[in-house]
Amino acid sequence: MEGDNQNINGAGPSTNGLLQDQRKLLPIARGRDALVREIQENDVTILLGETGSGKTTQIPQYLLESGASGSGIIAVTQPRRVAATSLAVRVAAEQNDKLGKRVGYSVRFDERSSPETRIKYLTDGMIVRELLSDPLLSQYSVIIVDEAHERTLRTDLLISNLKMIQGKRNHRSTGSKEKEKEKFNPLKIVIMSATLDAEKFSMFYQNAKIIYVKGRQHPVKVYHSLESQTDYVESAMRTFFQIHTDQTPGDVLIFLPGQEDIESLEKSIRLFANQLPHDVMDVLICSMYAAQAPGQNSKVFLPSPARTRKCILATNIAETSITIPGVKYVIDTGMCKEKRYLARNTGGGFDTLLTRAITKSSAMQRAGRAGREGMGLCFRLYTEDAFDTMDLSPEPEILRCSLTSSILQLKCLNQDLEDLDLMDMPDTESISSALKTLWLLDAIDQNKELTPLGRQMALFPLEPVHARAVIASREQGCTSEVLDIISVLSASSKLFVDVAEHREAASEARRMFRHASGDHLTILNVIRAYSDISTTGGKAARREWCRKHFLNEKTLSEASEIRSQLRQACGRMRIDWNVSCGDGEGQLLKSLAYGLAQNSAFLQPDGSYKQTMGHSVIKIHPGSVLCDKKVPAIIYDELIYTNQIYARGVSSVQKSTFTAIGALNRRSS
Ligand SMILES: Nc1ncnc2c1ncn2[C@@H]1O[C@H](COP(=O)(O)OP(=O)(O)OP(=O)(O)O)[C@@H](O)[C@H]1O
Repeated sequence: MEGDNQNINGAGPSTNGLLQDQRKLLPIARGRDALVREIQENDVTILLGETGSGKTTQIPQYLLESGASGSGIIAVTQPRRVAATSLAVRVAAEQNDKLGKRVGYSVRFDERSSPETRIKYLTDGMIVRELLSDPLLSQYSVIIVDEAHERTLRTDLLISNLKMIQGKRNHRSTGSKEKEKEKFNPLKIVIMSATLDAEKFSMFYQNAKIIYVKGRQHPVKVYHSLESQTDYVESAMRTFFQIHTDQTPGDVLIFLPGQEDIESLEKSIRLFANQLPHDVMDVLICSMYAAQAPGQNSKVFLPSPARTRKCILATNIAETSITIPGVKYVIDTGMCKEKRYLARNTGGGFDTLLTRAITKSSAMQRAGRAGREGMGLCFRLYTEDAFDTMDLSPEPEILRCSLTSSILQLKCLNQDLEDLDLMDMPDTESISSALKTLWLLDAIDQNKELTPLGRQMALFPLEPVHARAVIASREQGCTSEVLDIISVLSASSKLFVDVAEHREAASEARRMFRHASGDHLTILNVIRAYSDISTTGGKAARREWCRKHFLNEKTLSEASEIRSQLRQACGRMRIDWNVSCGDGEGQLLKSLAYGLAQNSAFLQPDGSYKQTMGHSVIKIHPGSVLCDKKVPAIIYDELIYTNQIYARGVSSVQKSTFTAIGALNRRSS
């Protein structure tokens, strides 16, 4: 659970007195009554405020405390799960209540709420999913879309749907009494953003009122590099030690693009910290990135021990909405990783992660993390000129990410992406690529109409390709095994710990799990062995076993929670999750192939693999069990692009499987 290590049960009476005092000091508190009035008087309010002014934590409480939210729930959406869970923890404490009572959260595979919940922090993905069961989002009286400037795909879909929903709910018709009652359950929309691109949101909502919340509680002094830095990891290390030796106590938050840079910086800081004189404070390094298990990420919220400076190495998941207690210094490398979907010439297309310069709004958010509890300092490892030439906000995700899952969800709502009133419309190529994938999965028919199978797929909290495999497993009699594998693939971190200097040792230690057919059955072997250890040994034995085999225990425990949720979903769809094929690998691979048919390739005479449904030539990733093997046909979980295109998560399948499941016919239709 994301909030495990935080105070999840609310604050005691004296702490709460302190929290109430802090609330009153926030810049937004001065305008409390006026803000509540504006939100009550307008259907849509666009709220701009500096980071740390108190928007995200206070507005929902003001609306609740003043009675302005009526009897409905206030939803506050966040692009990232770590923000949703940590905000709920904080606001529950401010309300002096247990988490999950009046204040709760809902993120994929994890929820803390009850019938008493009146303020709910949830990811934008979760609320879009709620549309499937409640298309008018009728339980909410206020929906606050936070960090709207990030323009995630789900936020854009939500913003578009909210416009429609409000049209239906707030329009006072003169029809029948019943209709009147159904319709008059008005919805208030609040769009919150920290940056100055409010006009676009306002125009989208028919010139909605824009309100500016002035001021931040604590100043942040920003320093820029005088020259541009070529090696930002090295430069971050030097800046950290300058702070550590010259500046007063206070934790340091360093923003880096991704996991590899985090690991490399961690290593160098550790090395130098060990050589510091004894009279210098100790350094405690923590990291925070999406692929790391949620429990591990929440460790950054723990206070530092005495005489220790915490050094938090984070990607942009720590950039918005969160407050990490103790942080006084921010080092901003100015770089981030951005997901981009390459639809051209690649069959199904694939996501790539590109390292690029951040935008102005990111830079401002990053600096904002330093002034949460007192005055802060932000060291930008780029010049002021570089800042001035940055884009204002990121390119909307809808213009650069895969649309498959969203289009499927929209189809279930009888909506076509092309017909939606969107702030930005994706190009036709991305839409066609997503439709093609859905058609290959049999989720839509030739007329682009949703099939019963597609509707069933959308009910799983999974990527469509995985949902398809689960559904196929029913006929193949191997649902138990498919759920085991898919739950590991859906976990937020990788199962196999991959540390460059231990690569050979790790491969040796994991040799016993290797399955000749490839990576999916290898995962299954790990799960089976882990479950044996779990029944015979305790927590310590499990931990030691995972360490010895270079396996990420958090992934295995997260996967077991995901599996329980998937079993419940199967139960609702009358799929018996307990049916097992034992060692019948043929059925299992066939089920996976139903989902991954589009991710498949055939061996070529020159030893390379060519996509069956695209034109790219691909290689098997060096981390795969099949890396040195030549097999006639493969399916894979994903393609990654470095200097060439690699398939990762690979299994060998019979060529005839594709004919048996009808995939090749579809390809040529
Ligand atoms: N978990 C927490 N621990 C300590 N203080 C917190 C916590 N969460 C919020 N605060 C305090 O409340 C202030 C306001 O936070 P809030 O998230 O409401 O700001 P905001 O205006 O939404 O800015 P941002 O968009 O940067 O999150 C913070 O600056 C901090 O002082």
